[in-house]
Amino acid sequence: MTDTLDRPTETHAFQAEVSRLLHLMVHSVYSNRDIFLRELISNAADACEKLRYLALETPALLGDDGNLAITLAADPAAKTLTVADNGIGMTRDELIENLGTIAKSGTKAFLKAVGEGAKSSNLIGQFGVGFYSAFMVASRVVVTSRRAGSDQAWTWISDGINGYDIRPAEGDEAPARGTVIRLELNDESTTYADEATVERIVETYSAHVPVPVTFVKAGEDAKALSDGSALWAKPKSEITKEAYKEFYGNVSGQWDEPAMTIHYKAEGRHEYSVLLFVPSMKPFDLFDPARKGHLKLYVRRVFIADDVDLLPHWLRFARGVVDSEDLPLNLSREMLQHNPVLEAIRKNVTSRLLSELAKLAESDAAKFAEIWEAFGPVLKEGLYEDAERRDELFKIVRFRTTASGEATRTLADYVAGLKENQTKIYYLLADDPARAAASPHLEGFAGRGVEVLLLTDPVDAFWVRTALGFEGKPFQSVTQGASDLDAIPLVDAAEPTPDAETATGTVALVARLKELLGDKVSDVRTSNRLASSPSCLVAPEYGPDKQFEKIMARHQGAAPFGKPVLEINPRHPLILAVVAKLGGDESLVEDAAVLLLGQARVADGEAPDDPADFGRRLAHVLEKALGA
Ligand SMILES: Nc1ncnc2c1ncn2[C@@H]1O[C@H](COP(=O)(O)OP(=O)(O)OP(=O)(O)O)[C@@H](O)[C@H]1O
Repeated sequence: MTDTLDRPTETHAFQAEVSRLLHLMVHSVYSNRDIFLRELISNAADACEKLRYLALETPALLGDDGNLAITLAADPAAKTLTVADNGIGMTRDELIENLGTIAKSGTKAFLKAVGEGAKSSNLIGQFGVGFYSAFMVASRVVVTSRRAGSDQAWTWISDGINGYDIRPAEGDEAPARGTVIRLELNDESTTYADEATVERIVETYSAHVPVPVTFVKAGEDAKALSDGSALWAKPKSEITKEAYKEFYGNVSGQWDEPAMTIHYKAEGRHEYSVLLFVPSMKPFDLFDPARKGHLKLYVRRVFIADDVDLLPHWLRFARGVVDSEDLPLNLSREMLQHNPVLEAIRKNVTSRLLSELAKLAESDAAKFAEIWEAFGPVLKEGLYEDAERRDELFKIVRFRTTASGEATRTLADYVAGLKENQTKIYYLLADDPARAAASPHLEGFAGRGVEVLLLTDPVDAFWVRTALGFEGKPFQSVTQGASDLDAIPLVDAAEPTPDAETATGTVALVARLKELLGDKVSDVRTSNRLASSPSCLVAPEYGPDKQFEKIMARHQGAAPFGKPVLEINPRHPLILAVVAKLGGDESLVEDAAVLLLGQARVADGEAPDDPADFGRRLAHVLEKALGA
């Protein structure tokens, strides 16, 4: 073989992120190094599928070699392992772009997670980290590639430390088409030149890639390791759990245990196979603004695209394959976008996934809870975006509520527990469950045993405004509008009705507070929403919930819709004490007005309007109280 080092060479440095990744790879001594092979085989299979797709339009790209295949060759004496494919190959620029930089969002997220202290060994096991994992086992990697249809092949060489060299490849060295990756194994990794090791790894991780894999040992005949047949086309009875898991790993680049596997063949107007997985672990790009799905579209076993929306955005966590028997192979981009067959498939797959989720919720609550924990906030986007699916989604959505403890409840559970005269489904929007549970707005509801949904995902503020209700019961924010709790009886004792004198005093206090607070509030009123707190703020009847306003202000800088309403608790000793000061120590009443408003804001997690004034008045009141 020609020594590639004799050729004119150009040396390039790695992008800084690549150097970091490589360093991590090489030093993550606990990680499972076997996975490098699954990554290289996965890339080789992708390259073959890409070529198969492009050749639909340009058959000449295949030339006289239409049998796409992956060949592994091991040479224990030379301590090398080679992964070759006759797929699409790479041009010189592509070699530089693909093997010298990191474009993948997953890898960036991986680096970020490692930077934030996650154990790299675990992460490498869970994610596809790609080509660079070759440097875990190789002291030098030589990639020689010829792009299909190109008359020039190129060689890329690197030790994974000092950047890489790139030069033209010639003669025997250059493949007729595709990519040959030769790993010069490091001293700790010579086992990867053993047939048994390679066979075991392929069996574990790559037995169902959709391109055949063969193994060649120096001087021996080739041996088939896998036939490249499509797993999804096989009958379910022939597929083991392990095979599904391995296929899931390859199709998703994630190596967690799938939480749910759905495999079926649709027959009728349209014929297609579906093999879907719901991961158990959140993919890193779950909240990527593009909200892209990740199902792969095949037509009669030929890979067509992985960016077709085969599911709505709010089911983007699902991974897998849809293989149509009816679509033409030469689908243009436009046809992919507005295709009635795809539209019908999308509808069907969406319904199937939702019904399987509902079934799982019935049959295995713990497993469903795992899925809900990971993807609940994404599923809830559907409540907002897909009114047609809302009722189906209402059957599976789960909520933390004031009655749920650490578990979750369904809307059906909620409605089954409605109290006498309760006509609404009450909810509280908040940033986090602990803060939600401590909100003073809940006191009056707790006193009546009325359950309140604690909605703490940002998307909640959106869907709950547009959803009309569940089983005829409208949704009602506990921080908005006048509370209508009067009709619902208290759990313990009847609330003492204030005597006439106190009632008159309260009316006078409300009037005085309105005067003192002026345009800081839109109204002041008494409330039965409160029990142990003296005051709280609520949003006016019409207009957005306060939490919704907060979210809009955070994300879009939107100005508040209107001033809040200050509600006071007419039974609270503090309020009664302030009533007693009316017409007496006016400075204390003024302090009380500012403090009641300020503490209501603090309870909502906000600062008082004028923190300095609030602080001064608080000090003043404390001095008096403590007799300073
Ligand atoms: N055998 C190959 N043939 C053609 N191109 C390849 C081959 N191996 C790698 N590449 C190119 O290099 C790029 C980077 O590969 P890498 O394995 O790092 O990430 P990836 O394959 O894009 O991501 P993932 O592993 O998550 O699928 C690939 O996207 C592909 O364009």
